Amino acid sequence: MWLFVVAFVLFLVLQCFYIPSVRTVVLFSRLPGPTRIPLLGMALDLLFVKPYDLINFIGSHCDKYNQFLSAYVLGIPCVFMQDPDDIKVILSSNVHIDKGVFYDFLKTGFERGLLLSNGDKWRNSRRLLNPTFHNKILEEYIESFGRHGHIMTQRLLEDSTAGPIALKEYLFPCAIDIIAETTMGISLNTINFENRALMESIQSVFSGFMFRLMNPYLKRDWMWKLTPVGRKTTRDLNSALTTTRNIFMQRVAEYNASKAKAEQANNEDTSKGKKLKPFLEKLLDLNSENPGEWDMEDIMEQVNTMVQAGHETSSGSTIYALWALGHNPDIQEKAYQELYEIFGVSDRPTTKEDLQKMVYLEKIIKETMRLYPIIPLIMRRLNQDLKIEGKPLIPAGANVIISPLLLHRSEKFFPDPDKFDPERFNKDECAARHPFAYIPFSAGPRNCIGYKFAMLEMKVVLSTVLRACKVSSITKVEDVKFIPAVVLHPTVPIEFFVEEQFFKDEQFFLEEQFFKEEQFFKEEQFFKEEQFFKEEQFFKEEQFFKEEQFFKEEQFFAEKQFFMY
Ligand code: HEM
Repeated sequence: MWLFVVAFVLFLVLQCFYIPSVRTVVLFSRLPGPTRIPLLGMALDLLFVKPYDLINFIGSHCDKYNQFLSAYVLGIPCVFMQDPDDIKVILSSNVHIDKGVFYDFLKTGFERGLLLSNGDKWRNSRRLLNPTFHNKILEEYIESFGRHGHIMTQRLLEDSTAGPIALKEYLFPCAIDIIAETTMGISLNTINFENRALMESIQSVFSGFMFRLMNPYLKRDWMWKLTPVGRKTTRDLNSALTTTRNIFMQRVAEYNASKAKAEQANNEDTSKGKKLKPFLEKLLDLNSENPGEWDMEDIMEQVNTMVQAGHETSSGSTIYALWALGHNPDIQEKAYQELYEIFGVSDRPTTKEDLQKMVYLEKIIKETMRLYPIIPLIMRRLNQDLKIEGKPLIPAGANVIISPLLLHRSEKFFPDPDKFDPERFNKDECAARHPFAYIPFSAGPRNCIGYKFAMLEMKVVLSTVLRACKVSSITKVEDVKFIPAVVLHPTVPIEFFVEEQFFKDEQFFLEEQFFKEEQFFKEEQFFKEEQFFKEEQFFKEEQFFKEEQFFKEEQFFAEKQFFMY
């Protein structure tokens, strides 16, 4: 019986733990870090750390060990580094490009996509996909960002009279609608409560992934599926994947049909005149230009990856930006003035030229991503030893973990780090800062491929909201903690009051009108006075002339009279 219990416990331990190689263990023991029970490492401490205290926990250890420490987490050899010089070495490397072991949890349905693939598979995909995020191509999407931003803002204004607003309920569907249209060319219209089942499945899968990342002992799929969260996440994931597969197959069939038609019509491009060519069609084009690189499953997983990577990130960052603006009315006012100078009271769509003029808004977005980097942890699994000058060798098999959240709140690079101050992103300040001290989109060859897409989307959506609404934050900064899961997740919903910006415009417009009328009245008055004066003068001169004439005539008559006598 005892033997059975021991064997069962051993089995469970082996299922929950990661077993590094002997070489890794030996070399790892030379790195600085707290001494703990071998392999279990920090796992016992972590048992008592709440998810929202995790970043502070890591931060306090990094401070103790001069921003470089090693620790086991359930047998996973982890190296935490927070010095930008060290970060530069790993992020700029073309060799250490594999994602950390924790990402293995997210693989079902996304394994072949750009975010989670590794090695040559990733290298080939990245090479093929880079041109699909070229500036010229992204400009095609501006109209879509603006249209969805506008629909969302209208809904926001309609609902704002009912009381506090949880912006996530608006910005999340807006981002889903945008990413569905730009990647697959479909209109989900979740903002108006259509296709909500798909949106809810995607949301639930995301929450499930976050839960699993916070509980890494659930590394085996069979264990994960035994938990209620695991079962629900698997169900929702299957449902989301089935729906997206159906959409995908339909779009591919349409693409093939239109291509065949074009070939029949003597190679005339039927996509000409079409405003937006979705990402999926670009991938199908790439696939026919580079036969053998991908199969249909690859393409589908690339599309799924873009959908997954491209909505929670940009919508979450936009919410944090509005939250910060809602606490800093003077900054919000300055942003509004910039937009007013570009658009006046017009609600016309945003153009590429308008976006170039939104200099202050861009600084606001950058400062938001400094304080609230939506990807709070970046991880790499070393497939070769890594040598950083002045540090012991980090062995292959170790996982390097970097926290942009801790880095961006370092007093050393950002004085008074808790203050929201967009001016930190003035040209001179940026040039003086260490280039690896600010990495919201990561950096180097494995940075975010969608960063320009995200910046454009956030600028368009944020400016559309700010042109029409004034926001004030209800949720206090000190009441919110953050869970560093897949994305930086607030512990409570962030709520706002939203007012129509219209009143201000109207007021401004009325004042301007009044001023113009007053000016006109003054000018008219002046003109009248001048006219009157001129007329009077003329009249006087005429009178004088007449009198003089009369006098002359009388003189003449008198003289004539005199000669007659
Ligand atoms: C505010 C918005 C966004 C932020 C802050 C952000 C941040 C990041 C970061 C930090 C990474 C690197 C993750 C790592 O190395 O572990 C990443 C990767 C990636 N992001 Fe983004 N992202 C954003 C929006 C987007 C959008 C809109 C898309 C797609 C349309 C996208 C697609 C991707 C992809 C595919 C990768 C993997 C790239 C690779 O491994 O080669 N992201 N993102």
